[in-house]
Amino acid sequence: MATETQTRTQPEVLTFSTLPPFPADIPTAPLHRLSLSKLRSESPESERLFSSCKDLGFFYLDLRQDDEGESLLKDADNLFNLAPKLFDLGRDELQKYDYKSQGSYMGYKRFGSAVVDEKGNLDRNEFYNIPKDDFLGISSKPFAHPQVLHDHNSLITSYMRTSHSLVVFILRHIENHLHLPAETVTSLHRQMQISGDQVRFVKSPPQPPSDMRTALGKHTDFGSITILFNRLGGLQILPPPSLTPAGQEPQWTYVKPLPGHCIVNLGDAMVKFTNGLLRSNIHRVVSPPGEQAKETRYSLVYFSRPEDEVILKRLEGSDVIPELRDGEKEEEVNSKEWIKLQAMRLRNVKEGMSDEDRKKLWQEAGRGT
Ligand SMILES: O=C(O)CCC(=O)C(=O)O
Ligand SMILES: [Fe+2]
Repeated sequence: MATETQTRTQPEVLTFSTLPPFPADIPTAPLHRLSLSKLRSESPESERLFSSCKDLGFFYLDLRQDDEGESLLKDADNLFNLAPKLFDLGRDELQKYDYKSQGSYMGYKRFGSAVVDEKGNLDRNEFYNIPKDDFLGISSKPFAHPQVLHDHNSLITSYMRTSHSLVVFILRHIENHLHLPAETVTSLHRQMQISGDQVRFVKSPPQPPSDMRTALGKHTDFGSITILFNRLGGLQILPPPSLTPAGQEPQWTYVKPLPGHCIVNLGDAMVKFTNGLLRSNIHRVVSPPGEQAKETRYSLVYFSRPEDEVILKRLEGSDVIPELRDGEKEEEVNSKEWIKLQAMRLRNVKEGMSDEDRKKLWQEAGRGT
């Protein structure tokens, strides 16, 4: 009896028990499984982290058996319960929190407002970006956000603080392997300094079986480190040629969500800091596989970015980071401008825009192959 009760009360984040299972018979992406508790003390685990950052730029992190990890799992579980309450406000109400016209990617992005492919098709997701700085109380001009988010202020801030702390922990491992002086990278990511860090809730409803499309177009993340919680499949990565069997073309491959784990991936800022040594891998979201396609898919993301004023260029002081080529000059773009440019590029879809113009948007954003 006792065990039965225990099983039933296991949080969803550890079981995914209410959802149809990820199909057993489809190929899945070769992400390493790392353990947060091992990373705290074991150097081979840290080596594996660094290899993952170079080879694929994606890895699983097992958060169980670690105080901070378990606190993050608990917060993530509660945030998955909050997500439907936020989106239940409805698209018209949420549209009031779309700050695109003010030049910001924070707040709401409505369903079908970004181009996802070379044909000019529109996305099949809506999302809400919650700025770290508004919730930690350091924005000089915070945006208005729905009351339901303010009602869960302590949950959201706890999740932001723990995610940020995990990001700094990962960055410390990376800077160590890069042979950089301590704090070289972490000092560019101080929690209480202004940055584009955000929590994102994404919602993708089930798609008509006869008309399945990409829900979120292929992209690399723009910032430093992304912490992602998935319960349903749908996320896919395009593995690099180095991890693709000889003679085959890289294929879009599902990342299977694992209970008790988050998915960690690196963004473009880490590529710029290391002159291409670390990898920000391309990914997208499609309909969840098999029976899972009938479910509404929510995902929860923490995006970390370098502080607003940081110039995104090769870091000095490492004998591991490759040198620039002879005569090569890097563009001097700061984190704030870079992230904004990347985030807004595909969102310039206007009411009644023609197919041709939407295709052009995709090409101009540099995502056409
Ligand atoms: O929903 C997901 O699994 C991934 C979302 C994502 O890649 C993003 O929002 O940048
Ligand atoms: Fe992403």
